[in-house]
Amino acid sequence: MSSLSLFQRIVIRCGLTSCRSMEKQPVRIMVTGQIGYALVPMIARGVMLGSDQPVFLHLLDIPPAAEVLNGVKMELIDAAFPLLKGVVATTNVEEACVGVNIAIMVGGFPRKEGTERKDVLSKNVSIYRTQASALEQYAAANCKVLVVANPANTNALILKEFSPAIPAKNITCLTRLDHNRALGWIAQRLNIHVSDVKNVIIWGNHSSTQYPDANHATVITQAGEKSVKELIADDKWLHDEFISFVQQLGAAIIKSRKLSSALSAASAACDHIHDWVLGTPKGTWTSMGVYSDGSYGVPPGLIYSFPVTCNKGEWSIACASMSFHELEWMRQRRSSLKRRLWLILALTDLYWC
Ligand SMILES: NC(=O)C1=CN([C@@H]2O[C@H](COP(=O)(O)OP(=O)(O)OC[C@H]3O[C@@H](n4cnc5c(N)ncnc54)[C@H](O)[C@@H]3O)[C@@H](O)[C@H]2O)C=CC1
Ligand SMILES: O=C([O-])CC(=O)C(=O)O
Repeated sequence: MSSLSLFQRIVIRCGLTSCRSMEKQPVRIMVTGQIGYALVPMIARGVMLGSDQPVFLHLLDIPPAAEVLNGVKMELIDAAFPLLKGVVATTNVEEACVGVNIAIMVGGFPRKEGTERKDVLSKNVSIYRTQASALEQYAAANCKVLVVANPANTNALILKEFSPAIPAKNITCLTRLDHNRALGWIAQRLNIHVSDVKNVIIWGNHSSTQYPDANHATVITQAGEKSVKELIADDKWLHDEFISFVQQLGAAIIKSRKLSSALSAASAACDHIHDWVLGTPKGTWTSMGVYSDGSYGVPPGLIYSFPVTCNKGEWSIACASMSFHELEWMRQRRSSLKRRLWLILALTDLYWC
């Protein structure tokens, strides 16, 4: 503090951190694809990293989309976002990855109405292998990666397998959208505000096999914290309709919009990175697709959605006691997951031989 000028000391004391010389260094964020062009304005407005964190955007798309990408860059300049310190818009994957601190991997093919997310596996897996090695070589050390493109867990697993120099802890996939959906629809059912509901869990894959779990969820009421189970008082709804409804929301949105959910996915991607970097609130967990260390009997190495808490930029799997329904679902899924892991790795090897 003693080397600072009197003016700088006054600025710190008064919390006036907007002074140019006191600004934080920009965080470099790569976004591949454009997710209906909903994500980049949220990042540039500070939704992801906070209103005092400058950002530098690296946008990557494929050559046929170069002109559109350039249009997005022009719009970002036109929007005059105070936090946005620069934009690189490129179709060159190496150039896009240089020095990035956070990579949000949305680029890829979406599924069509009436299909499952795994149906885009063959198209998207090859993209993730190429991008893995560019990230490994050119991104900043300790770059945090969020995979959004489907099938998100598998793409993240491929990225992890093909970028061994990136710590496995830094590669995650998005299940926050499912988590937010579960919070949102519980709030609708109870006719309360979504911010009063917490601690749902999404177990497993971002697919129709996921297990949205409200068994540990609670609501803040005027009479203190109450369990969602107790307030809804309808086990059939919780163990049946709620689960299949959340599992099928992605498909329902594609059916209505004829496009995949862009607004809610972009918002969930911001929430995922926000909580990972800045921490989850005390007493609250979120859901993230992270590599399994064997917790809850999930085969180690899989990218799997667990309840996690985050502190100082690190996630840890939270300890939630398992209900009968969860245990039964886990038992059934465990053997099929092991088979899938081996199948995916074998197919990837065959594909690249
Ligand atoms: N995990 C989640 O919660 C969600 C995942 N998704 C997934 O996100 C992906 C993107 O969805 P949309 O934006 O709706 O699709 P879209 O087809 O509208 O856009 C995809 C974009 O990715 C670009 N792209 C394709 N290959 C690329 C590559 N190799 N490098 C960089 N960019 C590339 C395309 O040119 C296009 O701009 C899909 O796989 C979709 O299923 C979408 C919503 C939620
Ligand atoms: O359903 C899809 O294909 C898009 C997506 O992942 C979602 O909205 O959850």
